[in-house]
Amino acid sequence: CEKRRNSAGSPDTRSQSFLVIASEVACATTGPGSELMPRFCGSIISATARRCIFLNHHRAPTALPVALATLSTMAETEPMKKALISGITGQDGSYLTEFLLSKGYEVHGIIRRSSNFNTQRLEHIYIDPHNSSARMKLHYGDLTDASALRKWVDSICPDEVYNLGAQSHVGVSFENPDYTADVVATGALRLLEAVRTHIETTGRKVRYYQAGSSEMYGATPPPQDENTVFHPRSPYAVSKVAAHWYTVNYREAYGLFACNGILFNHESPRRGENFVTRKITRAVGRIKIGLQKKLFLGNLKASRDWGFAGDYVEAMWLMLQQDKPDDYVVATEDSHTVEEFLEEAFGYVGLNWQDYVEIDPRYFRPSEVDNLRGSSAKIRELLGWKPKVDFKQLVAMMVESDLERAKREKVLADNGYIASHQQP
Ligand SMILES: Nc1nc2c(ncn2[C@@H]2O[C@H](COP(=O)(O)OP(=O)(O)O[C@H]3O[C@H](CO)[C@@H](O)[C@H](O)[C@@H]3O)[C@@H](O)[C@H]2O)c(=O)[nH]1
Repeated sequence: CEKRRNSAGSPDTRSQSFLVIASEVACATTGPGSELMPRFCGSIISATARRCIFLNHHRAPTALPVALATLSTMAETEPMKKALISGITGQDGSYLTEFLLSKGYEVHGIIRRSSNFNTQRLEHIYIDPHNSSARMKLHYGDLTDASALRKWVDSICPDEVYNLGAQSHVGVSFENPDYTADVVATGALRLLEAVRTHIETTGRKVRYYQAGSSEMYGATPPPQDENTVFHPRSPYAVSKVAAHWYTVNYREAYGLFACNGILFNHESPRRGENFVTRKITRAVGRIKIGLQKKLFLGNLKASRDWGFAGDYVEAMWLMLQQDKPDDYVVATEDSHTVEEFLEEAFGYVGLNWQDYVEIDPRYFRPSEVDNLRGSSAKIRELLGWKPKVDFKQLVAMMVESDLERAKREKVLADNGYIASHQQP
């Protein structure tokens, strides 16, 4: 793993200077022209390094102590970190990727094979892998496929693994319970096992983040914190509880650096369109522009602690930067009903939601989670995290983005490229 890491980044200035200094050491140690020199560097050099060696070849080997000292300092400095993300194509995966790239990471993502492209949320950061500056790399795999997970962990050699992959729709989990359990619960176990066996065979250090959910609290009344009893109310939530405890168990049994982030609802313009917030803001945009007349919803009385996904991915990363692994609730500590969300979103564009919303019992769940509001004192105090976007700002951000999108749709519809009821 370390060999691959060192030889990987030829365009990276740090790698280049590392190689320059390595060649200087080689030169000083073996003397210019010595046949030992290429062998000394042979295992780590690229064409760039050979050029460096050629240049250094002609220098007198006077700088050995300096070069050696610099080399050992560089070896002590952290190399570019690698993260592996399951669920990279989702809302959180795309924000986390942006965040980690901005921190200088190389980001690897596991994507599921699909007959349609499912990488829309990553398009703006995608760089063709043929380009050596690409730091985001995608690999086909699936949380239901243990051998693929093992293969990617073993070949990528990540420093941090973020398990964000899921069948994440609570309502759908009642209709697809086996699949949900397989991906959400056993999927987490498979990834933990892949990480554990990798650590066992290589002796490397790998940190693991498990995406937990406030759905685990289910019927337990708010405020909910790290000590609140779980009472899950759907196959999805039960599976998340299993994943939570698998993570705790791997921490206790094997000493794995594994953290659970118990995230309350977090939304954004990239939220999937069948979650209630995005379903509402999409409809607000389309109704305002004249592309839609009605919005069908289920239970409007449910209350959620809604934050901004962009804020929450920082919390995930922070958990893995600590000295000790632990579990943290991530929440705004402010909750609103679906009805209040409707009021805010329709009100933002000067419309009255009652004129457009109809109740469709199809969207009621067999057992509902009525009230979620987190207490995030632990992460605020210990890790210094706090949300930057509040409820009103979140709704405004989502409505504005969906208004723009609806305007573009209108152009397509008006020019006959799509039917007005169709969503591109
Ligand atoms: N999806 C949806 N929900 C509706 C609708 N009408 C009312 N709701 C209600 O709106 C609430 C929120 O539903 P979702 O947006 O689907 O989110 P969720 O069930 O709270 O789950 C989300 O948050 C969890 C964190 O607490 C996540 O773990 C989960 O994956 C998902 O992102 C629920 O009480 C749901 O019954 C509708 O038409 N569609």
